[in-house]
Amino acid sequence: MNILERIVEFKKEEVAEQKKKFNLSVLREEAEKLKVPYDFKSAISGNGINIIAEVKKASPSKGVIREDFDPVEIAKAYERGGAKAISVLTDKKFFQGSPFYLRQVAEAVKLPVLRKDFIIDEFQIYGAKALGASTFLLIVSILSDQQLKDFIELGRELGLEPLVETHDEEEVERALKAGAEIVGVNNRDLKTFTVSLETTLRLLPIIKEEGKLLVSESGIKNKDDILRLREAGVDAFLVGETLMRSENPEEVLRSWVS
Ligand SMILES: O=C(O)c1ccccc1NCC(=O)[C@H](O)[C@H](O)COP(=O)(O)O
Repeated sequence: MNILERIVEFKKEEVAEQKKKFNLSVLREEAEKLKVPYDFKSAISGNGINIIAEVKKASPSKGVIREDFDPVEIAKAYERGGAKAISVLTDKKFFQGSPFYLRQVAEAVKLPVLRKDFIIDEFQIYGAKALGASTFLLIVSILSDQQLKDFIELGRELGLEPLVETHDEEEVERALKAGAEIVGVNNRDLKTFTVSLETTLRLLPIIKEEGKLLVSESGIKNKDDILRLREAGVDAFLVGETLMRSENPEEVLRSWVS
């Protein structure tokens, strides 16, 4: 089993356990009542350098990335530095994240917050809204065509436009067919951990031809990477590790967006 398959297997058990603890109808009612905090799509549509900065304590490929970890302080530094949105890992087992970090961050910043998790059930989408998220991630490779379509539609009914993540031509076609408006290209192969920014550049024409927003995800190290991708037509950049390892993420972000 590769890492992605292991994560999904564990996620199925985790969601089944959560469903025993929390009533889906109550969660749905709560989620439907809440106002969407911020519009993610417009936040990342501007002409400048649109960074989605990620709060990421650890990862399966790198282990612990940052020991002194305060999600709220990190998110506030990102906001001061000029991030347009914040991504918060809510997976506990593989990323040392938490749904509580999402709630805390959403209360602390005036930016859209993305729920970064391995979403396989509508329960997690209602949960995202109830926790204060303005959007959530859908990973094409772990969902069927029907799930993809249903989850995008459910997000829209709740006022959340999802970021739909792809890694190759076939996944881009599936994302577009399912109706995705914001297409992410993950430069990291989640089965092997190989990272290449060329993945974004290769898939870009298919996504831009359809007039969709394109987010380049993973492996972005510096301003040169960003400018190269921006010049090619990328709309926004999802950056985790580089910012989490930085002593001063606020300054790094400021230098990127200026
Ligand atoms: O980051 C990993 O090791 C990883 C492993 C398995 C599944 C997903 C994984 N990462 C999720 C992400 O897509 C990244 O957190 C995100 O794009 C930021 O990437 P980076 O800037 O390289 O930290």
